[in-house]
Amino acid sequence: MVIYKAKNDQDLSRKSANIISAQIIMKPDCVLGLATGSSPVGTYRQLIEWYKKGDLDFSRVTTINLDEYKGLSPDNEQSYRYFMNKNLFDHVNIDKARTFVPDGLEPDSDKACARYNEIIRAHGGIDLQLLGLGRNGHIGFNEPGSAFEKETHCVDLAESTVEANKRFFASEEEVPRQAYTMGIKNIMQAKKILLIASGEEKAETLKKALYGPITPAVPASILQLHGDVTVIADESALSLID
Ligand SMILES: N[C@@H]1[C@@H](O)[C@H](O)[C@@H](COP(=O)(O)O)O[C@@H]1O
Repeated sequence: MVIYKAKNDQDLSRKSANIISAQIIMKPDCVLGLATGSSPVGTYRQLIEWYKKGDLDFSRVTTINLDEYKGLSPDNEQSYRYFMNKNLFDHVNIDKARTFVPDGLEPDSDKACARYNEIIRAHGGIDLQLLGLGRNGHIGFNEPGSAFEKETHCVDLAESTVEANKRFFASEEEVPRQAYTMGIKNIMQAKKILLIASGEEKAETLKKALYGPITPAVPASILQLHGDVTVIADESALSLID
């Protein structure tokens, strides 16, 4: 595991965008596993900037996102599909038919999840998986207690996640209580993993994830068993790690 300490948000975003760019340059038809939340926004902004300068070409890239709220349509501003379009896809030359997000409008969870696992498999797996870190240690929407061997599945969101994510919604009642998420198994099968985290509120969780016992109580702790993980975090997030 390689851990980089970023000086600030901009430094963090540049470092992670550099890793994603290198992946695209080395393998133009790569499969990127992408994430939502506030953590990756700066990374996507940086990728867009480099694309506009002519340094990056997304035309052969495939993207497979981690998760989606169950029940939200792609044009709902809080859906992760909407987020991805707005924060990345609408600004680069990616073929939208090659961008995948779980189908939040599919009411049949088994169908939605089986289809998504099939998409991941059909593309030969993920070359580079970008991950944020939930305050309670979740990755994707794999909440504490999630079985490590799961593939894409439907989850009931933890109260703490509803609480953390309510800032994006008009009220707490509007936050969906369920989501479709890639499972830990899908994530661990990615060839490379890039975890980004910033802010004091991630410090304890980051320490547990990187150095604590490997336990479903801290889903991100499983990353200790992955052979190719890069962590980029700011000083606050790394403040409890010597
Ligand atoms: N499902 C997403 C996660 O994939 C993300 O990592 C987490 C952290 O979000 P933030 O980066 O805003 O702290 O939020 C959501 O719950």
